[in-house]
Amino acid sequence: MMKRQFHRMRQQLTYPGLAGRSQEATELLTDDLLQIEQRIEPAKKAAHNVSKRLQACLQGQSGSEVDKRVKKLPLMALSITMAESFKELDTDSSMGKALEMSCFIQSNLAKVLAEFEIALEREVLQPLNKLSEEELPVILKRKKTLQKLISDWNSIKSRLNQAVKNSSNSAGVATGPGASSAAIKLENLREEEEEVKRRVEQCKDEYMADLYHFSTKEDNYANYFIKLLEIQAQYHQTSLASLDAALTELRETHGQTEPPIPLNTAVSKYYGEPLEEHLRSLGREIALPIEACVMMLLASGMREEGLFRLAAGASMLRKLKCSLANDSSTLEEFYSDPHAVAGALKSYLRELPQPLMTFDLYDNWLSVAFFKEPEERVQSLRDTCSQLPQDSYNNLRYLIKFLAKLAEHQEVNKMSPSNIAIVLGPNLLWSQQNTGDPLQLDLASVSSIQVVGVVEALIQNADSLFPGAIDFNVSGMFTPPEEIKLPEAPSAEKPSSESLPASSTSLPAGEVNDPGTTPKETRTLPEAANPPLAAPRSDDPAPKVLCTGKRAAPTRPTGLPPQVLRIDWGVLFDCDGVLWAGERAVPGAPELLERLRRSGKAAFFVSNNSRRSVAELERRFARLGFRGVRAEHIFSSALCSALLLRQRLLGAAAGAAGDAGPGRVFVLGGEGLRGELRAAGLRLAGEEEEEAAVRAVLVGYDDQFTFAKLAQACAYLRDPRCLLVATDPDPWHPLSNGQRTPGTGSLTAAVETASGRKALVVGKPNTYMFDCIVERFGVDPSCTLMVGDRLETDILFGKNCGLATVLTLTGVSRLEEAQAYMASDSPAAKDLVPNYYVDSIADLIPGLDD
Ligand code: PXP
Repeated sequence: MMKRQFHRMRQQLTYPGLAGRSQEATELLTDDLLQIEQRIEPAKKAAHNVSKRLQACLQGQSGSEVDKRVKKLPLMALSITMAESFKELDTDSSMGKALEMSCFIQSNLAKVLAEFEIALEREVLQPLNKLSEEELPVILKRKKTLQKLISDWNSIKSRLNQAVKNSSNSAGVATGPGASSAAIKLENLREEEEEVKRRVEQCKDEYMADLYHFSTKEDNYANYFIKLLEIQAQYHQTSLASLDAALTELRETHGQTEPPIPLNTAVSKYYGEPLEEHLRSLGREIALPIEACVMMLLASGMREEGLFRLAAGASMLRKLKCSLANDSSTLEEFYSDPHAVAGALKSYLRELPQPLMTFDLYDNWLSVAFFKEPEERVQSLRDTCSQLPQDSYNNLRYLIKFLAKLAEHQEVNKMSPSNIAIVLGPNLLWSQQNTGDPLQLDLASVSSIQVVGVVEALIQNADSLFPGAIDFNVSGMFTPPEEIKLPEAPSAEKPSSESLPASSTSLPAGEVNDPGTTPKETRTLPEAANPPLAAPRSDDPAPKVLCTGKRAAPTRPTGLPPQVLRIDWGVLFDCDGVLWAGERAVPGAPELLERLRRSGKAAFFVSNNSRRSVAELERRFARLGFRGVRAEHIFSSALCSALLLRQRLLGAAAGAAGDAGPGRVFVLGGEGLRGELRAAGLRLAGEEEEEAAVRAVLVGYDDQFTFAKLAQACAYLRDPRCLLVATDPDPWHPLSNGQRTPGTGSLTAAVETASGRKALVVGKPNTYMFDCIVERFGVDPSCTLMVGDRLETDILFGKNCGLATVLTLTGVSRLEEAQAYMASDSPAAKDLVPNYYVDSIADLIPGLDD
């Protein structure tokens, strides 16, 4: 339609028939284009004004990176002040604990806010600016040029008219040179008029094209404002999710009633003692609580989420502090409570009469913040380190090297250098004069931000500031007990090429244990309150006999003993989060499948994902590097739903009492699911001319779910003979950016609520998929392993099918969730506890070695 107008107008201009009279630019435009023209100026104004106002809403420094931005946000200052404040409270104070948690959350919220503002800038502000400052001004400028050209044209036309009139008046009268010069002048004027007219035409074309483009892009421009709302909604959702999680955690720990601390419990004598005195009296180089806690954390805490952030139980903490002072051989029980250990270390640092980084050097440390260039900052840190008293230097070096190591696991423990610095910084450096004067407190909180920056920089530059390897096992007093198999051996790091500083002690040959090569096949479980429960499968005396019936209920997850895979005949794998994450295979997963195949073991794949047909899944396996995976071993919820519906609608018993009988299926789902149903011989609603009655509503993953579809499904379900089936119960799925996207379970809930019916759920944790596998392959549950990443679906499915279960930590569920189920009194919760867990399924490979 716009195009037609455009051509009409071109014609109008090319053959205007208006040569004799003067014109306005507006006369050359159709009504529609005039209407569009009138929108340009207000659109420019709107884009300009809104972007200015929006800019004013931003709290962060425009244009900078997330980290830089976060630091400048008021929320971050709040977080730091909270950190500074809880440091003043003693470790048993519940106010202190709540402040500590809040401090961390505020910094999280600051990060979410910074990311939100960056997204706003990129997706709304920049496009709006471009619109108001570049795109629309070009159109307005063209309009002006056109107006100017038209006015030139009008004036030349009137000069031409005059000249024509003069020449016709004098026609036949004048002869000779005067007459010919008038004729030449007239000719020149005609040419000039032609030329201006040509330019008007050209400019007009361009202007109309501008208007035309504007009108076609107006929807895009409108989208900037919609995008703004979407980004805002996402920001609030993310912030709310982070707050909800924190509040749940906080309420749990806050509400926990600690057993009363006996009044006569001795307080650790090393706490609160000056560092030098403590070292001298014990003849130590590294403070006993520091070495003990670091050794324990290296043994069992490096992968603990929120280490140093989450508060420890007060009584456990108190007990540990006393044990540290009295008898280090009684520390065994604390290996399973890394938060208590981290708390004891923090508390030691906090209770030192002067900070480890010393009062004297307070200003020197803070001056680091003034250097903008990274090298200058590192040099300033190095200079300040070199001025530390030897004892402080040794202990700070030891601690920072450990914290840098902890940050290496930030993907798992979520403690980046910045997060560690927020929670530990105020325990490492504070100013001497803190009188409680409000002005001073304000200054203190500003400098606390700088303290966090300094500690973060120390951790980030640990290798360059403290070159060389370090032996954390300085005194040999805190080697972990035999039963605690170390995922991270607390001994020497790999020696670097640089020489060791004088203060470090090297291990005797043979004791050097490189954590990077330590096998991770056995894992200890940090379980605070639970006594060891039933023995893991590795203790079963005669493994082969296991293949005869159901297994004992899993009662605690443990690391996977290698022999498990040797005795099992086959493995069922969940797919997303286990074999792959997004478009990437989990490292080692293709190799594991290859090794299973070579060992003659069966592998089946059970996925709740109903988006893809089995054929598509087979191609996906190949694309992600899994060789030799065949379609018949893949049991997706799409395939199994098709099998179930075929049985119900087309099977021999179809139409028998209670069953739906032949008819069509109304599908909420995509092409992958629909294809699977068609392949099973089912007829789908809306796909045929002659429509049979709808006998089943199938709810799958439908990213085009609408109110209309919901209403339609309910209309079919009014007929009690119409089945309601759901492919899977998954409530949501994690996205790579940390967000969640709704799963089929959420859509099913809507249909169930609206129709008042209850769906028959095909996917995990229900056993139907396993029944399909058993029917085709005759699998014996007692010698089959189920590996999954989601406790509520995969692990419960394994349990329901009588399989041993392995939780892998590359997907949805975390170990703490398994622990929480384990600690619960509810028998139903116990079914969600896996028998074993592994960091990744690559850890299953060693079990197949021979
Ligand atoms: N359903 C959908 C739509 C999914 O995207 C996913 C995986 O993210 C799942 C279900 C769960 O699949 P699986 O059982 O393989 O983990």
